[in-house]
Amino acid sequence: MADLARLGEDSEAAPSDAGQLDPEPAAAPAATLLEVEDLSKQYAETRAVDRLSFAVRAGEILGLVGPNGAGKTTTLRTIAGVLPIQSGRVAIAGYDLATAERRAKLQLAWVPDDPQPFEAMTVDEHLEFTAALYRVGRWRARAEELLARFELLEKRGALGGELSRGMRQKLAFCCAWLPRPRVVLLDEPLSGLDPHGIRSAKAAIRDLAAEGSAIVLSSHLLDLVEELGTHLLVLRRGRKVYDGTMEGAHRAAAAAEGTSLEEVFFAVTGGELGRDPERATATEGEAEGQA
Ligand SMILES: Nc1ncnc2c1ncn2[C@@H]1O[C@H](COP(=O)(O)OP(=O)(O)OP(=O)(O)O)[C@@H](O)[C@H]1O
Repeated sequence: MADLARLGEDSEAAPSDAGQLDPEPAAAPAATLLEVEDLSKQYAETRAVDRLSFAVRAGEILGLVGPNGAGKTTTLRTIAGVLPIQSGRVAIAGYDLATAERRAKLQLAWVPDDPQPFEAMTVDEHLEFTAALYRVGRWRARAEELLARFELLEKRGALGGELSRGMRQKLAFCCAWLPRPRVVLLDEPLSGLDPHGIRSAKAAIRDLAAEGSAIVLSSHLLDLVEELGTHLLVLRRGRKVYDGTMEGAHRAAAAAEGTSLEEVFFAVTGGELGRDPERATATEGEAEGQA
């Protein structure tokens, strides 16, 4: 997919480890697979991301939520290496995105909110291309499984330009899952999926986390985030206003006599619970206290 190609490329100035990968052993297995430190992004007059820090560990599914324009997509695109890092640091499976870009990106998969396959490549060719890009050995059996899981077997010969919106999304999942990435970024991953596709996508997300990957799931669908997420990060105007476990968010909601994540969302983003969003900038414990 066009997005995949960008992800696989070195998008900026020559990384320090450009060229052939040497047989150097992988970084020591780290419990923390995604580290974001003090990340900022300015678009002209707009501070889209403002000194954002968070971490995602193996097996965690971090729900990334926030109002329109909060900076979610900008954050994901920066972690994916599609946008340059203006300031701050991103490390993927221990590899610094600025100094070990290629190695970092080989550990990462990204499903953008509107995947755009290569129009003139078939579904099968996208998988073959992904396997080559990510250097996946013996990938065909896994590709078959993924095509079956996402009901794309009948479309394996179809060109990218012939796929419906939902099929493009399913193909993006297949390509993202093929290399068993250690970190996965998902931006509104259920968009366009039919009920079977939604069920398959949810199961695939859970399974990959259970295998030890770290997943960031950005969505406006709070029910989805609540259902799948183990942790929650709420952004508002580029800033973190809640960062904690989903359990902690539930406790905060309960303390506010609420029943769902919506209460936490509105509380920390200055919504209907009427709290001061600046004061609501919170870690898990603080949010509970405020609620
Ligand atoms: N290419 C761009 N040029 C200028 N400003 C931009 C650009 N992309 C995003 N922005 C601005 O950056 C801020 C964050 O946008 P971003 O798309 O990251 O938010 P988001 O949380 O993903 O929003 P949504 O939920 O609406 O998708 C917004 O104020 C937006 O207008």
